Order: sequence, then structure tokens, then C-alpha cells
Amino acid sequence: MRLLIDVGNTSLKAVLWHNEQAQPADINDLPWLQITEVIYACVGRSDLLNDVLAQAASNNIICFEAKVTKTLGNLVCAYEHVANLGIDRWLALIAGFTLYPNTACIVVDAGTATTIDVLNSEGLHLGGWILPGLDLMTSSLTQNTQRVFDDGKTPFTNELGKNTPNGLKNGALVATIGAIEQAKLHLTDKKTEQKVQIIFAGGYGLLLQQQFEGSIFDSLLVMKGLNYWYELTETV
Ligand SMILES: Nc1ncnc2c1ncn2[C@@H]1O[C@H](COP(=O)(O)OP(=O)(O)OP(=O)(O)O)[C@@H](O)[C@H]1O
Ligand SMILES: CC(C)(CO)[C@@H](O)C(=O)NCCC(=O)O
Ligand SMILES: [K+]
Repeated sequence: MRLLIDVGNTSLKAVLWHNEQAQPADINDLPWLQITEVIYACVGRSDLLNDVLAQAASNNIICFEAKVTKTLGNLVCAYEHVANLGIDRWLALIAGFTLYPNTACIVVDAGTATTIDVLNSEGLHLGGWILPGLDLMTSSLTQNTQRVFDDGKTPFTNELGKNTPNGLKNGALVATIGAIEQAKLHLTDKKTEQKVQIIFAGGYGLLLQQQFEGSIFDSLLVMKGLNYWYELTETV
């Protein structure tokens, strides 16, 4: 089985990949005798990751770090300086491209930050945006104003706000929805009326997915991307 690790800015996530399926991994008690390789990606440094990599080394298990490249098969990165693109964004794009071949996609990873990436049906990444995640949007307002407050129980809904927590939470949600609507404009081809698949991942992915008919939520999108990255990359 394969150990897949995604290190973000706030958390480390790990799964064991076996028989085309993900199983939860206990990072403090890994089944090293069964692990054949470790594939990892990190947007930030992590002591926990270093510890796991050291354990892998002492068990003679080979580790691969996923990196952004200008191309991967027919997938082409929009950035000139590809190393500046977050690897989590690239992996989510790899997963979208592989799961929905020949289909234009908008890939949204909604966690600490919300990233929105636009991919045309030929595999050209047209670019994307980085927004504060929903929690960052609301906390930056409550922390930098006197009177904007949250009550900890008001949900995010796509409605006008009629009190402060409502205005705050819904403002963050509709700002994010509006950005996704803008992304669609970059894929609209008047001649072909092609289908655009919107794919959500991340802690707030399900909430956002519910706002877009025909869209999908895949909590394992980045992990699937890691696995596809490994399978599509010559690692020898
Ligand atoms: N059901 C949920 N499970 C986990 N997180 C949730 C959930 N609902 C909302 N969230 C929010 O989603 C965010 C975490 O999302 P996610 O795990 O995608 O983080 P992340 O930004 O990818 O973190 P990292 O940068 O460390 O990878 C937090 O802001 C959290 O409050
Ligand atoms: C935007 C985040 C923090 C989202 O996790 C990550 O993808 C990242 O650090 N990106 C680097 C900047 C960029 O993607 O242009
Ligand atoms: K992430």
C-alpha cells in the first residue's frame, strides 16, 4: 500500500492507498511493513512530515515529493514561474483533469484559503485566484473593526443579511460564490456551449458545492491528485 501525505498551512493529512481505495492513516502508528512507497506534497514546512520521512528512511521505504511542472501529459500549467503555484492547486488540477478528461473544469479548494482554478477541455490551466477562506474573511473583519461581530452559530447562507453576523457570514459566502461565477466566464464558448464541471474540495467544499447545480464535492481530490501525479510522473 501507498502512504499519501498532504501538508497544508494548518494541517497534515495522510491516507493509505490500497486496491484503488483510500483508508484513514494513523500518522502516529503507521503500518510500515505494508507501505511500499510514500508520496507527499507540502505547501509549508512540517516537523511532523520530517518525522514521518525519517521513519520511512529507517524502514528503507522510498519517498517522492510531488512538484509542479510546466506540463504533465496534456495538462499545462498557466504560471510562468511554475514553482510559485501551490502544489495543492496543481494536484487538484491533476485530479480534475484525470477524473473528467476532455471536460472544462473549475476546481475549487475551500479551506484556510479558497483557491479557484480554471482548466479548459484541452487541459490548459488558464489560471486562477487565491481568496481568503470563509473563516479568514470573517475573522479579518471581526478583528479589524469595532462593531462587526460573529456569534458562532450563524450559518453561511446565500441570502441578504439582516443582522451583523448574518451580513458578515453571508458576505463571505457570496463573495466566494461570485468569484466562482466569474471563473465560469473564462470558459464560456459561445459556439459550443460546452459543459463546465465544477469540482469542490476542502473543509468548506461541501457547503459551496450545494450552491452549484451539477457540481461535485470530492473530499479526496488532492489525495487522488497525489496518486495520479505519481502514476503519471517518471520517478526513476
Ligand atoms: N466539516 C468540516 N470539516 C473540516 N473543516 C471544515 C468543515 N467545515 C468547515 N471547515 C473549515 O474548513 C477549513 C479547513 O479546511 P481544509 O481541511 O481544507 O484546510 P486547508 O486549508 O486545506 O488546510 P491546510 O492549508 O492545512 O491544508 C477550516 O477553516 C474549517 O473551519
Ligand atoms: C494558496 C495556498 C495557501 C492554498 O493552500 C497554496 O496553494 C499556496 O501556498 N500557493 C502558493 C501561491 C500560489 O499558488 O500562487
Ligand atoms: K489545502
